[in-house]
Amino acid sequence: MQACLSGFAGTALNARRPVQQRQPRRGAAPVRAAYAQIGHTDRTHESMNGPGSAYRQGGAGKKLPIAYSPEWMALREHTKEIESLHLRDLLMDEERTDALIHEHNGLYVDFSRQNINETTMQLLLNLAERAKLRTKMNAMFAGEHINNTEDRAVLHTALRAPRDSEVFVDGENVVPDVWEVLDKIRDFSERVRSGEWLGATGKPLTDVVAIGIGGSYLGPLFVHTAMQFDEQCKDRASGRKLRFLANVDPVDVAKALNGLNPETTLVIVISKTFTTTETMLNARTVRTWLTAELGQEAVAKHMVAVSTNLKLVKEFGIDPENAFGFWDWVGGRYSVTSAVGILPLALQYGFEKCEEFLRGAHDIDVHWRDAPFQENIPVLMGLISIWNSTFLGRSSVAVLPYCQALSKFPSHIQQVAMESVGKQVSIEGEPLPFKAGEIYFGEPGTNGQHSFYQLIHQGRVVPCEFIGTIKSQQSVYLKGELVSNHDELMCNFFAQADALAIGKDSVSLRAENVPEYLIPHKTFSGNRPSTSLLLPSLSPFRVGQLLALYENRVATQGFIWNVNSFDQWGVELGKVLASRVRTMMHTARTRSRRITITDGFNPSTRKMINRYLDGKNQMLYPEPRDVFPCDLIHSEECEAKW
Ligand SMILES: O=P(O)(O)OC[C@H]1O[C@H](O)[C@H](O)[C@@H](O)[C@@H]1O
Repeated sequence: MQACLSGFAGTALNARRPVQQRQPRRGAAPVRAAYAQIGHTDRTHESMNGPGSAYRQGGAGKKLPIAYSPEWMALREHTKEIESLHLRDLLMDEERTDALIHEHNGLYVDFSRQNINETTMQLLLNLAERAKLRTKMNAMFAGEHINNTEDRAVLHTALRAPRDSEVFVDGENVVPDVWEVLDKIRDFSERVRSGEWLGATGKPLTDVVAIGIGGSYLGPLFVHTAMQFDEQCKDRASGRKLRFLANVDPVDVAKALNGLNPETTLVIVISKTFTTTETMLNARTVRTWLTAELGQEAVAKHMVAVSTNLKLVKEFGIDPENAFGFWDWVGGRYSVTSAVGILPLALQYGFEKCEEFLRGAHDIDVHWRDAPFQENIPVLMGLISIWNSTFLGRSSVAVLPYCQALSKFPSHIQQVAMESVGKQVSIEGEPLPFKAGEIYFGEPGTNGQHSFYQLIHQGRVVPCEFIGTIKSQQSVYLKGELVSNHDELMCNFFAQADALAIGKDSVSLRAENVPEYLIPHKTFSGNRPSTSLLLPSLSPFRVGQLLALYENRVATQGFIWNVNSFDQWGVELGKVLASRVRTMMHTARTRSRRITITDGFNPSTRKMINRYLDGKNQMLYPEPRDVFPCDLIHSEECEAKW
């Protein structure tokens, strides 16, 4: 590892970098008048006053939203020009295409099918300048508490920093702590994989159940799914199973444990806070599954934890020696490169494969931190997303990997993006005068083509992100037989992007003798934007690159929209209300068989809960049958009684 990473020596992730040279602000002048009309002056040269303070108006310290800046106005004005151009024509310009293709260390990204031209890019770069993007990135890498509502630094990038680098949080270099945990993971995973660490009955632990939800689940699941058919990973995982348990639905427990033997199973409880209801309930259920068979002492050999809350880990009954820590400067959705992801992945594939993954993520972190914005792929992706959503009003993004191994990538990125920048106020708490965030969804191609692509071709305009690889993880021939065809898959990757961009008009349809009444139905307007990302392969290194590319792109957007991308207050209210229902439900189950809610909820909720309770009561107490807890984990005994 040391040798492999030595090339990065001295690239300390939060080393102070010179602030990038200001870009010429073409396009600002024509909008100064408009800016003056709304009563603001251009304060380009005002210095930054802490993270999030893009600039201030007057001496009173009132912050002026970026939406009132000349750069923003110039972009709004520019939408008219872009709306008059069709991608069908823009794509004929080879010089434009060349300018919109970017490469970094094997990663090839083509933005030429976006509704943009040279002016758009320049105006977006001006906006980045106005938003003090470079200053905000530097503040992040410097360990400043840019997550202001939780008073925390944001340094998931330190999780993949080389051993010999320095990253400071509150005056302390955290890289040795990061590597201490990584070394502990290496040691533990090697002991488990080699059979040195045995279960309570002396058997090797070949299977792992990782319990966690949200950021403690989606990232590890995406990376596991991406790695599992990589040839080297597949060899290293031979004879081993890795399962995930997230949902509190008893079916998910049954599915995760199905066919597993407690004697050969290691359980990892993954929770940053160690308080998440679903995770803690599932952890208790699985602990019961283990101890019912192996006795209470088995917990010491069969259960480990990943958390920032070692006190609660101990209270749960897991020896803190068997806990793998991380830090409050790692957000849940940014935690896959901490022990959250690295522990289960190292157990399944060996630690070296995880190091490759970390190196890929670090490679993009350095590119994001250092590359000039006009060549900086995460920055460009972020800027184009802002252009599409905030200026052109396209509120969704479809992530479309032409790669089955990336089937869980859209769900992971959905959390990274929507939980980060789906905000209503600025970092200072002021209402945003525009909509931030986009609706992310996606499926692997070609499956999606047979499902929702109808809408993206002829319905709403949804900017798409196509992801493909040059080399498939699976060889075409399996024991001499042709099993499938990567070329066929990738033909669709190329074709779909063009079908969206170019479309098909009535002239071509008539030339094909399409009956007149069908022409409106068969017309494709085209001019629908997409970005194409081509990776050489899907090795762990490339998976790491892809992860960091999207993480840093989302951070870029948050910095420009001036929101706090690292808190998630929007998930709290539902939890509080669920807790009220839980209390009532508990009373219903413990005190009274036929409880009916009469107050405490609105009529709609009351009626629906009562309907649920009535139905449940009939199932739970179906006189004259015995009472039995059908809500508990599925068991044969339970089924027999029913
Ligand atoms: O890791 P945990 O503390 O269990 O949190 C799990 C998840 O739950 C929360 O509700 C947040 O929305 C997620 O950002 C977080 O990743």
